Amino acid sequence: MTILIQNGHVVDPLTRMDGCYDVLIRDGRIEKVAEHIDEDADRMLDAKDCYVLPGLIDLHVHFRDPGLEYKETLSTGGRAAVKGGVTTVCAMPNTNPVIDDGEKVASVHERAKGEALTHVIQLGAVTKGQKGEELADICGMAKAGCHAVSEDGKSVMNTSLYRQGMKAAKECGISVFAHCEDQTLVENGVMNADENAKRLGLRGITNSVEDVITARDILLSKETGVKLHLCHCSTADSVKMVRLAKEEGLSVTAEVCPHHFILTSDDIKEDNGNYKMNPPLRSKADVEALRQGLKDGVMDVIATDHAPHAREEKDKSMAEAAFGIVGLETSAALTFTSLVKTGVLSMMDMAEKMSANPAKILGLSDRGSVSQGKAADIVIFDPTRTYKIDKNTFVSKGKNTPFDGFEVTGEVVCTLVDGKVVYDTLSD
Ligand SMILES: NC(=O)N[C@@H](CC(=O)O)C(=O)O
Ligand SMILES: [Zn+2]
Ligand SMILES: [Zn+2]
Repeated sequence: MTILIQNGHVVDPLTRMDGCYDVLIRDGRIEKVAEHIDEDADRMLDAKDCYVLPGLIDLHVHFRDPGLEYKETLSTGGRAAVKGGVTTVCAMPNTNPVIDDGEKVASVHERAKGEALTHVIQLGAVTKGQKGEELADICGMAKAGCHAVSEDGKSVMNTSLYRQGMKAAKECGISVFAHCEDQTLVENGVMNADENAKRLGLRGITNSVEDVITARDILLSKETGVKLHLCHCSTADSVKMVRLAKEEGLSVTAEVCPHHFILTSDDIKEDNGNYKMNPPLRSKADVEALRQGLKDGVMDVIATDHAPHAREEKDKSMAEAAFGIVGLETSAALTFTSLVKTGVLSMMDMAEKMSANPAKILGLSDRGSVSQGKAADIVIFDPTRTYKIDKNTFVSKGKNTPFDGFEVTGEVVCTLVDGKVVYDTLSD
């Protein structure tokens, strides 16, 4: 089976190709990228006026499968992913049951092959049942193909136990993905602690809730040598700390989610559950620091923290609603609109932060690049179309987004996973 993608603007972080090229795919792999390829392929895709990028790799999603399938499944999450140009996801382990041993990791991987259109890498929890009491089977999960452990949804508050978990992860050659939130400082907060929270009569979450644990985790990574990836960074001080850690040469990487680099707490005009997520939307100064951190290269990755919930769980006051918003179907357009069109990032930077850097963090040497010999995970992105995000068009079960009605430019028009076209509006 051969596919020829013609006339697209290829942007490849590995070879630094940035111009009009054809891409020939044979049997799931990229055979050739060149200015003009004369080949009578089984299928031709005309990518004129579109970018051809390495398939996006989202280090942070919640597929809710097993156990919470009313929110999302491997199948619906997979469809949402490829509609957003995402060809690999890391699925967080806060399912029911919590993914905390090798067998459970293997079972999701096995099912995902048949049920999900995107590649799924299941992450394992740091502690059994995410209870924070005893370590999960970290090495067993590493053997089953889990590239990182994460207690996402919370932090392991017992610092000694967390240090043991980091040592185990380091020994088994995997990373730790950290959700930084000091449980003892949250005090039932539901949005950023500021004037707007007071106006709405809602309890606040201060920046230190995140920053205290970010500092702790960086120090523990320094001591144990484990590769640490900081999830959903939302504060100016987290950017400062990541910068310092990198200056010291520590193995620390960090991600930012579109909602955190676009919206501020002041965008919450009324008490609406779709603005509730963890960490919360922060101040203008925080948003500026995150954008600057992305521009400077201090912040490595853009990930969604796609967190689908059922309507009943979000259709209520922020005091009561579940934490989390969906993101897979909007992240490419939001990033392009807010960072690339405005000149904060180049298209090359976007491809790095949404594909090449995540591939590097996961150690996936055959993904994150549109170049010869790599897996044909590719996204074709049309940067010309302007439209309003409409949550009713989402294929995810979750419609919980604060971006409904938000005007964006840029749309994923075709996605290939291992050389198979899994999403396509180009040919319509
Ligand atoms: N981000 C969220 O607000 N919620 C996530 C958990 C998490 O990422 O911490 C969820 O699982 O719903
Ligand atoms: Zn989290
Ligand atoms: Zn999460």
